[in-house]
Amino acid sequence: MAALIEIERLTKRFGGFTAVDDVSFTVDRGEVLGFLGPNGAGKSTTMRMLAGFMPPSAGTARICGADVVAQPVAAKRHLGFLPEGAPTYPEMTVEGFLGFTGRIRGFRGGALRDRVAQAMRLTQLEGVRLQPIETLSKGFKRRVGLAQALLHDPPVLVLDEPTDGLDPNQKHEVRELIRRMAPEKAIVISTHILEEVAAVCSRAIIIARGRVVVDAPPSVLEREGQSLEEVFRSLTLGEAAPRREAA
Ligand SMILES: Nc1ncnc2c1ncn2[C@@H]1O[C@H](COP(=O)(O)OP(=O)(O)OP(=O)(O)O)[C@@H](O)[C@H]1O
Repeated sequence: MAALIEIERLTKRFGGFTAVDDVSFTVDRGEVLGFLGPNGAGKSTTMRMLAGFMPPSAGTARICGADVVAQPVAAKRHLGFLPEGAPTYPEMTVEGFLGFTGRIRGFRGGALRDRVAQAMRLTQLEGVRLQPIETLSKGFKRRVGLAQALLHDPPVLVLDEPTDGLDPNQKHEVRELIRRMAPEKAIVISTHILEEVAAVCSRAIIIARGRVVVDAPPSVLEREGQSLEEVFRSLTLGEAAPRREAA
């Protein structure tokens, strides 16, 4: 069976600048792919193209077999996307916004109420359900974004820095949630936190200047005698980082 996420030769140019350059990878059910790279490497641009929010200049992305450009509705049905930043509609309450999202996803009546309640429970938002989103702290806003991505229980999750702005307890909760969901889904997360990759990801891709420079399980990278941080630095700074002494 085809992988749930298939990216082939994806490229994005902004004028004469190539932000994402010929990127290809697949993600199977059960995999959590950590998408790493320095600021400006092209992670968010790749994720936006994968989520159908930005048209590629070349190449294709498919979610559960549906091309995100040619079959956008079919692709989005199978996708939960957490973009960078906070959810829109800041004047809506948490519950109102999730209800709105659920109706767009086609849920009504009891099914809609159950979905909203379940999404709030998973992201621990019940205590602020009647609060307007604009009055929430950064971490709570982030969790509202995560709740809307999970609401329809999609097989594919694309999460752009899901733990950004969360306190250590919430970071832990969100990582646990990702781990629990992992067997049933294909998940891509971008992060700047290298320990997060070791903690939740079965595979890591490092991207630098728009190109994939590593695609391997974090354990394999570390087994070669280098910490993930050393691998990251040596590949993205363009010079060798000092090797760790073998144990
Ligand atoms: N709409 C746009 N127009 C022009 N350039 C853009 C646009 N969006 C992104 N870029 C550029 O593309 C490059 C990749 O940006 P992107 O946001 O994908 O990086 P990133 O890896 O997600 O970075 P960060 O870790 O800082 O979030 C950057 O140089 C950025 O300035």
